[in-house]
Amino acid sequence: MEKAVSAKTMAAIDENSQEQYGIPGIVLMERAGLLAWKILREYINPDMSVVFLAGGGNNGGDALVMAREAFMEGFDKISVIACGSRISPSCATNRGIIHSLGLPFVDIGTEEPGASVEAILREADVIVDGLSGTGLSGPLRGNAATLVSLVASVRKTSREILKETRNVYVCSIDVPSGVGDDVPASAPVMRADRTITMGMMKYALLLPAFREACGELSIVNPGFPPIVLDAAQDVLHVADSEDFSLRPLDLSAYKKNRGHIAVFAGSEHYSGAAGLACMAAFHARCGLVTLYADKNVQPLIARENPSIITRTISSGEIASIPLEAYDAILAGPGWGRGGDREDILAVLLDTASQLVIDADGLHVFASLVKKDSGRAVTHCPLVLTPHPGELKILYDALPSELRKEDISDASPCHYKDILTTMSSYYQAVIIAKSHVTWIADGSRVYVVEGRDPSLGVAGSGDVLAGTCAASMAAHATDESLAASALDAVLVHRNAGRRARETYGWYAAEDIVTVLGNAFDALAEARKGSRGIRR
Ligand SMILES: NC(=O)C1=CN([C@@H]2O[C@H](COP(=O)(O)OP(=O)(O)OC[C@H]3O[C@@H](n4cnc5c(N)ncnc54)[C@H](O)[C@@H]3O)[C@@H](O)[C@H]2O)[C@@H](O)CC1
Ligand SMILES: Nc1ncnc2c1ncn2[C@@H]1O[C@H](COP(=O)(O)OP(=O)(O)O)[C@@H](O)[C@H]1O
Ligand SMILES: [K+]
Repeated sequence: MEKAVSAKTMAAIDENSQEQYGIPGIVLMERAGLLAWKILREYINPDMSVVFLAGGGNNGGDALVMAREAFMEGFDKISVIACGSRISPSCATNRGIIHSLGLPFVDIGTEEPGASVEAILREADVIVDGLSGTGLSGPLRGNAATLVSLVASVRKTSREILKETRNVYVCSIDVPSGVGDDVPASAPVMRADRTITMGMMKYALLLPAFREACGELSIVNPGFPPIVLDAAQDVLHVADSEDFSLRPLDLSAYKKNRGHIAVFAGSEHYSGAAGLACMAAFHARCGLVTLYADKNVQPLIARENPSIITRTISSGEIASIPLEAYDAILAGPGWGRGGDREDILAVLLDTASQLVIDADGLHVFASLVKKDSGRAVTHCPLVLTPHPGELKILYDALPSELRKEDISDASPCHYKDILTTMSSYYQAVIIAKSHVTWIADGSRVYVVEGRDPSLGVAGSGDVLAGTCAASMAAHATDESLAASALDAVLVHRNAGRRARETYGWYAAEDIVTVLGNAFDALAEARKGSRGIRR
């Protein structure tokens, strides 16, 4: 699994490479600039006008190396706009070279950019963003912040007012300037079409709120020894299809050993959510699904979904259900929050069965936790699947001493800490759903890039919830819950991609139709990766 690191860890990698392995900073910078230029060069031509924005730190130094490369390659419409007062030694060396080569160079120092700088930006076809990198502290301030908003206005002018007649391509070096580990999610940042990051992926680039500012992401290694990169601690694990862990089933498998899940879902106006979750479970290879629903809902769901075993349920009857017989239980999709829900969920939380709580179930869970904080640390193997709004509700239910900042505006490091804290406090795996989904299991945090708006459709979360329960039922009990959660998120993500290819835009039931193929493709590839040939 690929790893993502904090800026602090990256700085330690940098220091280690220089101190222990004797690789001078200026050598790393030269390679960083050259490799970034090589990538950018694939997208641009020498007849384009390229503006290099270079702050006073090493991020600016990287941009200056790129400007020099552009010059050497015969780009003749190059401008460098430099800013900052504290200039790092390697950046100063590169500024000196740019001067002696006679490249157009405007140094605004700490002054605000004037009309001439704005005019240069307006003429740009390509903007290389080297204002700030991993050395940023707090939200971007001063003239660097003004330059970021000027670039935003140039992009707006060229894209929206001139109707795409002139496009500006923004390429950020290492991170879009303004993006940083301790920067709140709402801070203004450079919006890039491409970000070329150095050495390793950074946490900050994967924060849902910052991810789209990065555009396409590439990683280059400016020369950090692999042994130093491999030793990085305190990482995020960036998971992809190859990290799916379920294998193809034994050919003798039968409904009774393909997992039996119980689903508590559906209410008068949301019976569809129950159907989606149950059907998703079948398409995620589950053998048997029993739905417990209210009396007025059960016949409706039974009629529309003949494969599901349906039972009616009320809080008085819950004690008589053999809950431990199920391989996993799902509670919450379209369930409603009133009536007997708290009583039922309280019983489910007290069983030894694996439990996934989604949607309305999360509101009910938060309410139970608020009433009885001990409840949060005494239950079964648990997965919680909040979307951003539900995540806030779970966060608000934490004891006040564990709540520090507003979770909706959390900085990357804080987001990671919050998820880890919540996961430890609730003793649950948390799947924080979004276009970039973070999964926390108390000690590790995994990230899955989804980034496909077609999957953000009504009922998509219900499909994930059913898939997750099926995945929990399929995993051996000694395997980690995080592996079940990860598998579910990957199947759901890949099913969304298939549905997009098949249908273009689609409804949640269409995800279900391709879920089985997505599942098989992942499981088959997993078989291949273990070197088994048939
Ligand atoms: N050996 C190295 O040093 C290498 C560094 N690399 C580059 O160097 C970068 C890190 O360089 P630095 O540590 O010098 O720092 P940066 O260049 O990322 O940023 C520091 C600069 O930003 C200013 N700054 C900090 N916080 C600010 C704020 N809130 N508002 C406005 N300005 C602010 C500082 O005064 C300084 O000029 C990486 O992102 C990467 O691009 C790469 O070249 C790889 C090798
Ligand atoms: N832009 C996007 N790219 C990829 N996945 C997305 C995007 N937007 C939402 N999703 C995914 O879609 C699902 C939506 O879940 P949720 O909001 O609970 O939907 P619902 O409540 O309608 O069932 C989540 O799994 C989320 O990760
Ligand atoms: K940058």
